[in-house]
Amino acid sequence: MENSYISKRIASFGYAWNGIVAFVRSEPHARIHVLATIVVVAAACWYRITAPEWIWTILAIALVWTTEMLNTVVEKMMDHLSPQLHPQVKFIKDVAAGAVLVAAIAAAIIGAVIFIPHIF
Ligand SMILES: Nc1ncnc2c1ncn2[C@@H]1O[C@H](COP(=O)(O)OP(=O)(O)OP(=O)(O)O)[C@@H](O)[C@H]1O
Repeated sequence: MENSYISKRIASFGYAWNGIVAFVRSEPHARIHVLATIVVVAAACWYRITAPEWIWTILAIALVWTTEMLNTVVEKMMDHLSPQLHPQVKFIKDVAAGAVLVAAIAAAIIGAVIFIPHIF
């Protein structure tokens, strides 16, 4: 019984990983996030940022990825459930997109606070 619990958890991890791969393959802006993540992590290594700075950097990257992925889920879900135009769908999609904007602005501010002192 314990074995089947562990194998189910491993399978769930695999499905979640497949979700990340599907997101990157299907969404062009996800590939921009991959590039941005590589650039930020490379800069963090180059400037040897401190442990607390790493924590904020990783949280900012994760925040943007998470909101972008959930926004994609909302868009796909609404297109599937309600392909026709509807004001409520517009509201749902625009609020989800707004969440991405909030995360992106927060990440940009965190990045500026951390990296500007290292660069200059
Ligand atoms: N089914 C719908 N009913 C009403 N408004 C919609 C519907 N689908 C999209 N919209 C609205 O039309 C506008 C553009 O939608 P669209 O999905 O193209 O946004 P987008 O963010 O540019 O998409 P993508 O991220 O796929 O490029 C948004 O304001 C969105 O809320």
